[in-house]
Amino acid sequence: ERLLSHNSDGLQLCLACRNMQRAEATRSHLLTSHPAAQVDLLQMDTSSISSVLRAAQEFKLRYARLDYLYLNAGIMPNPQFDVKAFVKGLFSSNVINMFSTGEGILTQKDGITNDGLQEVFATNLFGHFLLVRELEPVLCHAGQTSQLVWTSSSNALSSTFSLDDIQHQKGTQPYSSSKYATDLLSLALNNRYNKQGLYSSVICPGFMLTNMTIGILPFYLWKLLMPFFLMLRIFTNTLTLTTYNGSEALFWVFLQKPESLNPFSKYHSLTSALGNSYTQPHKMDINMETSESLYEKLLQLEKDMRGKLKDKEKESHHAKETCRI
Ligand SMILES: NC(=O)C1=CN([C@@H]2O[C@H](COP(=O)(O)OP(=O)(O)OC[C@H]3O[C@@H](n4cnc5c(N)ncnc54)[C@H](OP(=O)(O)O)[C@@H]3O)[C@@H](O)[C@H]2O)C=CC1
Ligand SMILES: CC(C)CCC[C@@H](C)[C@H]1CC[C@H]2C3=C(CC[C@]12C)[C@@]1(C)CCC(=O)C[C@@H]1CC3
Repeated sequence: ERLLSHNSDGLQLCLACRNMQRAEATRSHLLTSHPAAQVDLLQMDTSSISSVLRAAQEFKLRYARLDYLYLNAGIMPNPQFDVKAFVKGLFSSNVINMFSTGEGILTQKDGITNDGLQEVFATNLFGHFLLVRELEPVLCHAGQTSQLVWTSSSNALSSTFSLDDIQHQKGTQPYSSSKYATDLLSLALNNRYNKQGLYSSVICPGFMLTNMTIGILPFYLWKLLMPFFLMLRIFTNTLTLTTYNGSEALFWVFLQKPESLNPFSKYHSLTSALGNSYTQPHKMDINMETSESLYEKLLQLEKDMRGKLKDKEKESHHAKETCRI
Protein backbone atom coordinates (compact mmCIF):
# COMPACT_ATOMS: atom_id res chain seq x y z
CA GLU A 1 0.00 0.00 0.00
CA ARG A 2 2.81 2.40 0.86
CA LEU A 3 4.66 1.55 -2.35
CA LEU A 4 1.53 2.22 -4.41
CA SER A 5 0.86 5.51 -2.63
CA HIS A 6 4.41 6.55 -3.48
CA ASN A 7 4.35 5.51 -7.13
CA SER A 8 1.28 3.75 -8.46
CA ASP A 9 2.09 4.49 -12.14
CA GLY A 10 5.31 2.68 -12.85
CA LEU A 11 4.87 -0.10 -10.33
CA GLN A 12 3.82 -3.65 -11.09
CA LEU A 13 3.14 -5.63 -7.92
CA CYS A 14 2.93 -9.40 -7.66
CA LEU A 15 1.64 -10.72 -4.33
CA ALA A 16 2.82 -14.25 -3.67
CA CYS A 17 0.49 -15.74 -1.04
CA ARG A 18 -0.48 -19.16 0.26
CA ASN A 19 -4.17 -18.33 0.69
CA MET A 20 -5.76 -17.08 -2.53
CA GLN A 21 -8.95 -15.89 -0.85
CA ARG A 22 -6.98 -13.58 1.41
CA ALA A 23 -4.78 -12.57 -1.53
CA GLU A 24 -7.89 -11.63 -3.56
CA ALA A 25 -9.22 -9.59 -0.64
CA THR A 26 -5.89 -7.75 -0.38
CA ARG A 27 -5.85 -7.11 -4.12
CA SER A 28 -9.38 -5.65 -4.00
CA HIS A 29 -8.40 -3.49 -1.04
CA LEU A 30 -5.37 -2.12 -2.92
CA LEU A 31 -7.40 -1.49 -6.07
CA THR A 32 -10.02 0.44 -4.11
CA SER A 33 -7.48 3.05 -3.08
CA HIS A 34 -5.37 2.77 -6.29
CA PRO A 35 -7.76 1.82 -9.14
CA ALA A 36 -5.10 2.10 -11.86
CA ALA A 37 -2.56 -0.08 -10.03
CA GLN A 38 -1.24 -3.30 -11.53
CA VAL A 39 -1.56 -5.96 -8.85
CA ASP A 40 -1.10 -9.63 -9.79
CA LEU A 41 -1.40 -12.70 -7.59
CA LEU A 42 0.67 -15.84 -7.39
CA GLN A 43 -0.08 -18.86 -5.22
CA MET A 44 2.91 -19.88 -3.10
CA ASP A 45 3.39 -21.63 0.22
CA THR A 46 6.93 -20.97 1.47
CA SER A 47 6.79 -24.04 3.72
CA SER A 48 6.40 -26.37 0.72
CA ILE A 49 9.31 -27.03 -1.62
CA SER A 50 7.12 -28.09 -4.56
CA SER A 51 4.92 -25.01 -4.12
CA VAL A 52 7.94 -22.68 -4.17
CA LEU A 53 9.39 -24.38 -7.26
CA ARG A 54 6.02 -24.21 -9.04
CA ALA A 55 5.52 -20.54 -8.13
CA ALA A 56 9.02 -19.59 -9.28
CA GLN A 57 8.45 -21.38 -12.59
CA GLU A 58 5.15 -19.56 -13.08
CA PHE A 59 6.78 -16.23 -12.20
CA LYS A 60 9.51 -16.73 -14.81
CA LEU A 61 6.89 -17.50 -17.47
CA ARG A 62 4.97 -14.33 -16.62
CA TYR A 63 7.74 -11.75 -16.11
CA ALA A 64 11.17 -11.05 -17.57
CA ARG A 65 12.51 -9.00 -14.66
CA LEU A 66 12.14 -8.67 -10.89
CA ASP A 67 13.53 -5.50 -9.29
CA TYR A 68 12.45 -5.94 -5.65
CA LEU A 69 11.72 -9.16 -3.83
CA TYR A 70 10.21 -8.69 -0.37
CA LEU A 71 10.74 -11.85 1.66
CA ASN A 72 8.24 -11.19 4.42
CA ALA A 73 6.27 -14.40 5.05
CA GLY A 74 6.87 -15.69 8.54
CA ILE A 75 5.33 -17.71 11.36
CA MET A 76 5.77 -18.00 15.11
CA PRO A 77 3.56 -21.01 15.91
CA ASN A 78 2.06 -21.66 19.35
CA PRO A 79 3.87 -18.88 21.17
CA GLN A 80 4.22 -19.54 24.90
CA PHE A 81 4.66 -16.51 27.14
CA ASP A 82 6.89 -17.25 30.14
CA VAL A 83 5.27 -15.18 32.92
CA LYS A 84 7.97 -16.11 35.47
CA ALA A 85 10.83 -14.99 33.20
CA PHE A 86 8.88 -11.83 32.36
CA VAL A 87 8.38 -10.85 36.04
CA LYS A 88 12.06 -11.58 36.71
CA GLY A 89 12.99 -9.45 33.69
CA LEU A 90 10.85 -6.56 34.94
CA PHE A 91 13.10 -6.21 37.98
CA SER A 92 16.38 -6.55 36.11
CA SER A 93 18.56 -4.04 34.29
CA ASN A 94 17.57 -5.86 31.08
CA VAL A 95 13.96 -4.68 31.20
CA ILE A 96 14.09 -2.34 28.17
CA ASN A 97 15.90 -4.96 26.10
CA MET A 98 13.17 -7.46 27.08
CA PHE A 99 10.45 -5.18 25.67
CA SER A 100 12.37 -4.45 22.48
CA THR A 101 13.51 -7.99 21.64
CA GLY A 102 11.27 -10.35 23.62
CA GLU A 103 14.49 -12.13 24.66
CA GLY A 104 14.01 -14.93 27.17
CA ILE A 105 10.22 -14.67 27.52
CA LEU A 106 8.88 -16.47 24.45
CA THR A 107 9.13 -20.07 23.27
CA GLN A 108 7.30 -21.88 20.45
CA LYS A 109 6.14 -25.38 19.57
CA ASP A 110 7.43 -26.21 16.10
CA GLY A 111 5.89 -28.67 13.61
CA ILE A 112 7.16 -30.76 10.70
CA THR A 113 6.27 -30.03 7.06
CA ASN A 114 5.26 -32.63 4.43
CA ASP A 115 8.84 -32.39 3.15
CA GLY A 116 10.07 -33.48 6.58
CA LEU A 117 11.58 -30.12 7.54
CA GLN A 118 11.05 -28.10 10.72
CA GLU A 119 8.08 -25.85 9.93
CA VAL A 120 9.47 -22.53 11.18
CA PHE A 121 12.79 -23.05 9.41
CA ALA A 122 11.03 -24.12 6.17
CA THR A 123 8.55 -21.21 6.21
CA ASN A 124 10.74 -18.36 7.43
CA LEU A 125 14.04 -19.26 5.78
CA PHE A 126 14.41 -22.27 3.50
CA GLY A 127 11.40 -21.55 1.24
CA HIS A 128 12.68 -18.03 0.67
CA PHE A 129 16.21 -19.29 0.02
CA LEU A 130 14.90 -21.69 -2.65
CA LEU A 131 12.81 -18.92 -4.18
CA VAL A 132 15.80 -16.60 -4.50
CA ARG A 133 17.86 -19.42 -6.06
CA GLU A 134 15.08 -20.22 -8.54
CA LEU A 135 14.47 -16.58 -9.46
CA GLU A 136 18.15 -15.86 -10.13
CA PRO A 137 17.58 -15.43 -13.93
CA VAL A 138 14.99 -12.66 -13.40
CA LEU A 139 16.88 -11.04 -10.52
CA CYS A 140 20.35 -10.85 -12.06
CA HIS A 141 20.59 -8.63 -15.13
CA ALA A 142 23.71 -7.00 -16.56
CA GLY A 143 23.78 -3.24 -15.98
CA GLN A 144 20.81 -3.28 -13.54
CA THR A 145 20.47 -3.77 -9.83
CA SER A 146 17.83 -5.79 -8.00
CA GLN A 147 17.13 -6.00 -4.32
CA LEU A 148 16.07 -8.64 -1.82
CA VAL A 149 14.46 -7.27 1.34
CA TRP A 150 14.19 -9.72 4.24
CA THR A 151 11.85 -9.12 7.18
CA SER A 152 13.97 -10.17 10.13
CA SER A 153 13.42 -9.30 13.78
CA SER A 154 14.99 -7.83 16.90
CA ASN A 155 14.37 -11.35 18.25
CA ALA A 156 17.15 -12.71 15.96
CA LEU A 157 19.55 -13.91 18.65
CA SER A 158 22.84 -15.68 18.02
CA SER A 159 22.37 -17.66 21.27
CA THR A 160 19.40 -19.51 19.73
CA PHE A 161 21.19 -20.50 16.50
CA SER A 162 23.61 -23.36 15.94
CA LEU A 163 25.37 -24.41 12.75
CA ASP A 164 25.01 -28.00 13.96
CA ASP A 165 21.22 -27.63 14.14
CA ILE A 166 20.25 -25.03 11.51
CA GLN A 167 16.60 -26.18 11.57
CA HIS A 168 16.46 -25.79 15.37
CA GLN A 169 15.21 -29.34 15.93
CA LYS A 170 16.53 -29.45 19.46
CA GLY A 171 15.55 -26.09 20.95
CA THR A 172 12.38 -24.23 21.92
CA GLN A 173 13.08 -20.94 20.09
CA PRO A 174 12.81 -21.84 16.39
CA TYR A 175 11.51 -18.36 15.53
CA SER A 176 14.52 -16.56 16.93
CA SER A 177 16.88 -19.08 15.31
CA SER A 178 15.21 -18.68 11.89
CA LYS A 179 15.51 -14.89 12.10
CA TYR A 180 19.18 -15.06 13.09
CA ALA A 181 19.72 -17.42 10.13
CA THR A 182 17.97 -14.80 7.95
CA ASP A 183 20.54 -12.18 8.97
CA LEU A 184 23.38 -14.60 8.17
CA LEU A 185 21.87 -15.63 4.84
CA SER A 186 21.44 -12.04 3.69
CA LEU A 187 25.15 -11.42 4.25
CA ALA A 188 26.13 -14.57 2.33
CA LEU A 189 23.84 -13.58 -0.57
CA ASN A 190 25.52 -10.17 -0.77
CA ASN A 191 28.89 -11.87 -0.79
CA ARG A 192 27.90 -14.08 -3.71
CA TYR A 193 25.55 -11.96 -5.80
CA ASN A 194 26.65 -8.31 -5.56
CA LYS A 195 28.92 -8.83 -8.58
CA GLN A 196 25.81 -9.76 -10.57
CA GLY A 197 23.91 -6.65 -9.43
CA LEU A 198 21.80 -8.42 -6.79
CA TYR A 199 21.79 -6.87 -3.30
CA SER A 200 20.21 -8.12 -0.10
CA SER A 201 19.12 -6.18 2.98
CA VAL A 202 17.51 -6.99 6.27
CA ILE A 203 14.90 -4.95 8.09
CA CYS A 204 13.20 -5.20 11.48
CA PRO A 205 9.62 -3.90 11.74
CA GLY A 206 9.75 -3.48 15.51
CA PHE A 207 6.96 -4.90 17.66
CA MET A 208 3.57 -4.75 15.86
CA LEU A 209 0.20 -6.17 16.80
CA THR A 210 -0.57 -8.53 13.93
CA ASN A 211 -2.08 -12.00 13.41
CA MET A 212 1.28 -13.38 14.47
CA THR A 213 1.52 -11.65 17.84
CA ILE A 214 -2.09 -11.05 18.84
CA GLY A 215 -2.51 -14.63 20.13
CA ILE A 216 0.32 -14.28 22.67
CA LEU A 217 -2.03 -12.58 25.18
CA PRO A 218 -5.84 -12.42 25.41
CA PHE A 219 -7.25 -9.69 23.18
CA TYR A 220 -8.69 -7.64 26.07
CA LEU A 221 -5.25 -7.56 27.72
CA TRP A 222 -3.67 -6.03 24.59
CA LYS A 223 -6.43 -3.41 24.64
CA LEU A 224 -5.80 -2.67 28.32
CA LEU A 225 -2.03 -2.57 27.80
CA MET A 226 -2.12 -0.14 24.86
CA PRO A 227 -1.66 3.06 26.98
CA PHE A 228 1.22 1.32 28.76
CA PHE A 229 2.93 0.44 25.44
CA LEU A 230 2.45 4.00 24.14
CA MET A 231 4.06 5.31 27.35
CA LEU A 232 6.90 2.80 27.04
CA ARG A 233 7.88 4.51 23.77
CA ILE A 234 9.62 7.10 26.01
CA PHE A 235 12.18 4.38 26.84
CA THR A 236 12.24 2.33 23.64
CA ASN A 237 11.40 3.37 20.08
CA THR A 238 10.95 -0.25 18.93
CA LEU A 239 7.22 -0.39 19.81
CA THR A 240 5.91 0.43 16.34
CA LEU A 241 2.61 -1.33 17.20
CA THR A 242 0.86 -0.73 13.83
CA THR A 243 1.73 -2.31 10.48
CA TYR A 244 1.95 1.17 8.94
CA ASN A 245 4.73 2.15 11.38
CA GLY A 246 6.29 -1.32 11.09
CA SER A 247 6.56 -1.05 7.31
CA GLU A 248 8.64 2.16 7.56
CA ALA A 249 11.98 0.39 6.95
CA LEU A 250 10.51 -1.77 4.13
CA PHE A 251 9.50 1.43 2.36
CA TRP A 252 12.69 3.31 3.24
CA VAL A 253 14.87 0.57 1.74
CA PHE A 254 12.86 0.82 -1.51
CA LEU A 255 13.94 4.45 -1.80
CA GLN A 256 17.67 3.79 -1.31
CA LYS A 257 20.32 2.86 -3.85
CA PRO A 258 21.03 -0.82 -2.99
CA GLU A 259 24.80 -0.25 -3.29
CA SER A 260 24.59 2.36 -0.52
CA LEU A 261 23.19 -0.08 2.06
CA ASN A 262 25.49 -1.83 4.51
CA PRO A 263 25.32 -5.67 4.31
CA PHE A 264 26.20 -5.86 8.03
CA SER A 265 23.36 -3.51 9.08
CA LYS A 266 19.77 -4.24 9.96
CA TYR A 267 17.41 -1.39 9.13
CA HIS A 268 14.94 -0.86 11.97
CA SER A 269 11.48 0.70 11.76
CA LEU A 270 11.24 2.88 14.86
CA THR A 271 8.51 5.06 16.34
CA SER A 272 9.20 7.92 18.72
CA ALA A 273 7.18 8.81 21.83
CA LEU A 274 5.43 11.48 19.72
CA GLY A 275 4.39 8.82 17.20
CA ASN A 276 6.86 9.75 14.43
CA SER A 277 8.20 6.87 12.35
CA TYR A 278 11.74 6.67 11.03
CA THR A 279 14.39 4.15 9.97
CA GLN A 280 17.74 3.60 11.65
CA PRO A 281 20.53 1.09 10.89
CA HIS A 282 22.02 -1.10 13.63
CA LYS A 283 25.04 -3.33 13.22
CA MET A 284 24.11 -7.02 13.25
CA ASP A 285 25.81 -9.57 15.50
CA ILE A 286 27.01 -11.69 12.54
CA ASN A 287 30.26 -12.68 10.85
CA MET A 288 31.23 -13.77 7.35
CA GLU A 289 32.56 -17.18 8.41
CA THR A 290 29.30 -18.34 10.04
CA SER A 291 27.27 -16.85 7.23
CA GLU A 292 29.29 -18.76 4.59
CA SER A 293 29.00 -22.01 6.58
CA LEU A 294 25.23 -21.60 6.78
CA TYR A 295 25.06 -20.95 3.04
CA GLU A 296 26.99 -24.17 2.32
CA LYS A 297 24.61 -26.10 4.57
CA LEU A 298 21.58 -24.63 2.83
CA LEU A 299 23.01 -25.57 -0.57
CA GLN A 300 23.57 -29.14 0.64
CA LEU A 301 20.01 -29.33 2.03
CA GLU A 302 18.65 -27.98 -1.26
CA LYS A 303 20.53 -30.72 -3.13
CA ASP A 304 19.18 -33.41 -0.79
CA MET A 305 15.62 -32.14 -1.01
CA ARG A 306 15.71 -31.90 -4.81
CA GLY A 307 17.03 -35.48 -4.88
CA LYS A 308 14.14 -36.64 -2.67
CA LEU A 309 11.61 -34.79 -4.83
CA LYS A 310 12.97 -36.48 -7.99
CA ASP A 311 12.76 -39.91 -6.32
CA LYS A 312 9.14 -39.20 -5.34
CA GLU A 313 8.28 -38.12 -8.90
CA LYS A 314 9.92 -41.30 -10.28
CA GLU A 315 7.98 -43.43 -7.79
CA SER A 316 4.63 -41.88 -8.70
CA HIS A 317 5.43 -42.17 -12.44
CA HIS A 318 6.32 -45.84 -11.92
CA ALA A 319 3.09 -46.40 -9.94
CA LYS A 320 1.06 -44.83 -12.77
CA GLU A 321 2.81 -47.00 -15.38
CA THR A 322 2.18 -50.15 -13.32
CA CYS A 323 -1.48 -49.16 -13.00
CA ARG A 324 -1.76 -48.80 -16.79
CA ILE A 325 -0.20 -52.23 -17.41
N1 LIG B 1 4.57 -8.66 14.45
C1 LIG B 1 5.77 -8.37 14.94
O1 LIG B 1 5.89 -7.80 16.03
C2 LIG B 1 6.98 -8.74 14.17
C3 LIG B 1 6.93 -9.40 12.95
N2 LIG B 1 8.09 -9.69 12.29
C4 LIG B 1 8.07 -10.37 11.01
O2 LIG B 1 7.21 -9.69 10.10
C5 LIG B 1 6.78 -10.58 9.08
C6 LIG B 1 5.30 -10.40 8.90
O3 LIG B 1 4.64 -10.86 10.08
P1 LIG B 1 3.37 -10.16 10.72
O4 LIG B 1 2.81 -9.18 9.77
O5 LIG B 1 3.72 -9.74 12.07
O6 LIG B 1 2.42 -11.42 10.91
P2 LIG B 1 1.19 -11.93 10.03
O7 LIG B 1 0.88 -13.28 10.55
O8 LIG B 1 0.14 -10.92 10.01
O9 LIG B 1 1.82 -12.02 8.58
C7 LIG B 1 2.57 -13.10 8.15
C8 LIG B 1 2.34 -13.26 6.67
O10 LIG B 1 3.13 -14.36 6.21
C9 LIG B 1 2.29 -15.20 5.46
N3 LIG B 1 2.73 -16.59 5.57
C10 LIG B 1 2.89 -17.33 6.67
N4 LIG B 1 3.26 -18.56 6.36
C11 LIG B 1 3.30 -18.63 5.02
C12 LIG B 1 3.60 -19.65 4.09
N5 LIG B 1 3.91 -20.88 4.48
N6 LIG B 1 3.56 -19.35 2.77
C13 LIG B 1 3.23 -18.12 2.35
N7 LIG B 1 2.93 -17.11 3.18
C14 LIG B 1 2.96 -17.37 4.48
C15 LIG B 1 0.90 -15.05 6.06
O11 LIG B 1 -0.07 -15.50 5.17
P3 LIG B 1 -1.60 -15.76 5.60
O12 LIG B 1 -2.26 -14.43 5.40
O13 LIG B 1 -2.05 -16.80 4.65
O14 LIG B 1 -1.58 -16.19 7.02
C16 LIG B 1 0.88 -13.56 6.35
O15 LIG B 1 0.51 -12.84 5.22
C17 LIG B 1 7.18 -11.98 9.54
O16 LIG B 1 8.33 -12.38 8.86
C18 LIG B 1 7.49 -11.78 11.02
O17 LIG B 1 8.40 -12.72 11.49
C19 LIG B 1 9.31 -9.32 12.78
C20 LIG B 1 9.42 -8.66 13.95
C21 LIG B 1 8.26 -8.31 14.75
C1 LIG C 1 2.40 -6.69 30.84
C2 LIG C 1 2.77 -7.89 30.00
C3 LIG C 1 1.76 -8.97 30.08
C4 LIG C 1 3.17 -7.47 28.63
C5 LIG C 1 3.82 -8.58 27.84
C6 LIG C 1 4.33 -8.08 26.54
C7 LIG C 1 5.01 -9.13 25.69
C8 LIG C 1 4.04 -10.24 25.33
C9 LIG C 1 5.61 -8.43 24.48
C10 LIG C 1 6.66 -7.40 24.90
C11 LIG C 1 7.68 -7.32 23.79
C12 LIG C 1 7.07 -8.13 22.67
C13 LIG C 1 7.86 -8.59 21.50
C14 LIG C 1 7.46 -9.70 20.78
C15 LIG C 1 6.30 -10.53 21.23
C16 LIG C 1 5.47 -9.94 22.36
C17 LIG C 1 6.34 -9.26 23.41
C18 LIG C 1 7.28 -10.26 24.02
C19 LIG C 1 8.27 -10.20 19.59
C20 LIG C 1 9.18 -11.30 20.09
C21 LIG C 1 7.36 -10.76 18.49
C22 LIG C 1 8.11 -11.27 17.32
C23 LIG C 1 9.30 -10.51 16.95
O1 LIG C 1 9.83 -10.74 15.87
C24 LIG C 1 9.95 -9.56 17.85
C25 LIG C 1 9.05 -9.05 18.95
C26 LIG C 1 9.85 -8.30 19.99
C27 LIG C 1 8.97 -7.72 21.08
